[in-house]
Formats: sequence, structure tokens, C-alpha cells
Amino acid sequence: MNPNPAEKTENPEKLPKIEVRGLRKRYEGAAIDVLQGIDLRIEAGEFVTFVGASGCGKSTLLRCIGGLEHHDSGELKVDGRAVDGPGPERGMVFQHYSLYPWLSVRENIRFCRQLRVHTGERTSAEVEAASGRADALLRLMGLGAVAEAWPAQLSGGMQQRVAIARALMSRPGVLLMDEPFGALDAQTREVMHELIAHVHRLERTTVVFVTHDVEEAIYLGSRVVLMAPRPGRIDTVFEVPLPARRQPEMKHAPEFLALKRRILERIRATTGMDTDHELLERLSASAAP
Ligand SMILES: Nc1ncnc2c1ncn2[C@@H]1O[C@H](COP(=O)(O)OP(=O)(O)OP(=O)(O)O)[C@@H](O)[C@H]1O
Repeated sequence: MNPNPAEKTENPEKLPKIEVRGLRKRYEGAAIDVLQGIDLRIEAGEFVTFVGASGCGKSTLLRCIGGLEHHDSGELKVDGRAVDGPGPERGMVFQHYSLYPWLSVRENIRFCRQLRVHTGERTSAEVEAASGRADALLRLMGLGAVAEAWPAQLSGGMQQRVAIARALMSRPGVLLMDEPFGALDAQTREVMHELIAHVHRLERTTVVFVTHDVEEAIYLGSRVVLMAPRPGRIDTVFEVPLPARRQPEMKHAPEFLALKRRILERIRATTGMDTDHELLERLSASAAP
């Protein structure tokens, strides 16, 4: 058994999709590092989920990988190249969908390609080809019937599908998702779980997914990375002992429930909580919009 699952050593010759070594970051004026000693290797095509107490730096780490934040020291590489800003090879989806309200669903999905044509980065032929991709994504996301609707006419779940389709438009090798389903009701979340698992299989995208929901983390991830606060660091990496293709009934399997219990206990230990009740209160307070 690999003593440190944060480092996948089965195939050391192969270039990892994402490689983080000794990463450290401190926000200006803060007394403590928001991230310290982060070591992580994520292989191409993996679906890795992150959980941990509020404020342990999950979003900051995701934003560093996305190039939206700079780290102070250590290495952070995607496809072997140091990250020094955002790029089309890394799509991002956040909890709040931030769609353009004056554009239709279809235009929202195509927006970045159209923008590049105006800035001269793409030829119109390339944009034509991209329209085919936009249509394919509309179908994949079940948005065909609402392609000409405005975002305000859609439910939260539909809007988040548009945001995911937009993030996939540039065929990113990496999809970074920060609490993407956090604002959705339980039933819509379940539908979105099946959808994102399907998209992951189909597009073979590497997914890094931050959530407060331990069940969601286990159901979607092949590994669950548990972070701890003050300073923000990786505490434990759990391998998920389930077949790659998940089915909703697996949520009731003994190995699923045992892992959920272990992760919740560990979160409780890293936050210094004494009771489940305290932990639940803390988790639900941090999950509130
Ligand atoms: N731009 C910023 N400037 C200063 N401090 C920040 C900034 N962004 C986040 N922080 C602080 O860094 C810490 C980690 O925040 P971050 O959002 O990364 O944690 P998180 O684990 O994603 O939290 P949550 O689960 O509550 O979303 C928090 O204490 C937060 O207040």
C-alpha cells in the first residue's frame, strides 16, 4: 500500500497532470500561512475531491491551480509547466454561476470563442468549428431546448449546467470546481452528480472538486483529499474503495458509510470539535451562502 496517497507512485515516469511540491502561500497581513507544505500529484483523468473545515484553504489551493492566485514558494505545475496565470487548458466552475445575463444560453457557452475572434486570436473558421462543440455541449448538458433562453429564465441547476458547458468549451484538460453544487437543492444535486460523472467519463477531463459535502466527495472522487486549517495543509488522502463507475445505491454500501464516518471523524479532529453536533453546526454554518 502506498504510505502517502497524495503522491501516486505507480507510474513515476508518466508526467502528472497536476504537480504541487512544497507549496506555501500567505495572504498579505495574515499571521499564518493559508497553505503550507502542500505536496500533491494528480494524474491525467483523475477525479479528486477536496474536503475540510471552513477556512482550511481549499478554495485558495484551487485558485492557485487555476492561476487566479499566486503562491509564495514551492512548485505548481500543470502538464509539466509552471502555472503563472489562468489558461484555457484549465476551466473553472464556481458556486455562483456568473453567467452573462444579456446573452442567451448558447451565446454564454460560445462567448469566449467569440471574444477571441474580436481580439484576433481566432479565425472565424475556428469559431465555426467551435459552434459544433457548443451544440454538442448543449446536448450533453440537456440544454438543447433552452439554447435561446436567457439565464434568468432558468433554474439554478440549469444555470450551473450552462456554466459547466462554458468551462468545457475550450476542451480544458483540467476542470476546477469550487462548491459547484453548493447552492442547489438535494434532488438537483443528485442529478448533477450523474451528469458530471458522465461528462468526466466522456471528456476524460481531470477534475479537481472542492466541496463541504463528504458524501458528495466520496461519491464523485477516486481520492478524497482532507485538508486541515491553521495553517492550511493536507491532512489525509483517502482512496475511495468503490468501482470507478458509481451508482447511487453505492451510497448505502458498508465501505461507503465506513469511509464517510472516518472522514467526518478526521474533520472533527482537525477542527478540535468535541461532538458531532458541534461539527454539524460548524459545517452547515460554513456551507450557508
Ligand atoms: N483574498 C483573500 N485575502 C485575505 N485572506 C483571504 C483571502 N481569501 C481567503 N482568505 C482567508 O484564507 C483562509 C482560507 O480561505 P479559503 O476560502 O481558501 O478556505 P476554504 O477552505 O475554501 O473555506 P470555505 O470552506 O469556508 O469555503 C480563510 O481564513 C480566509 O478568510
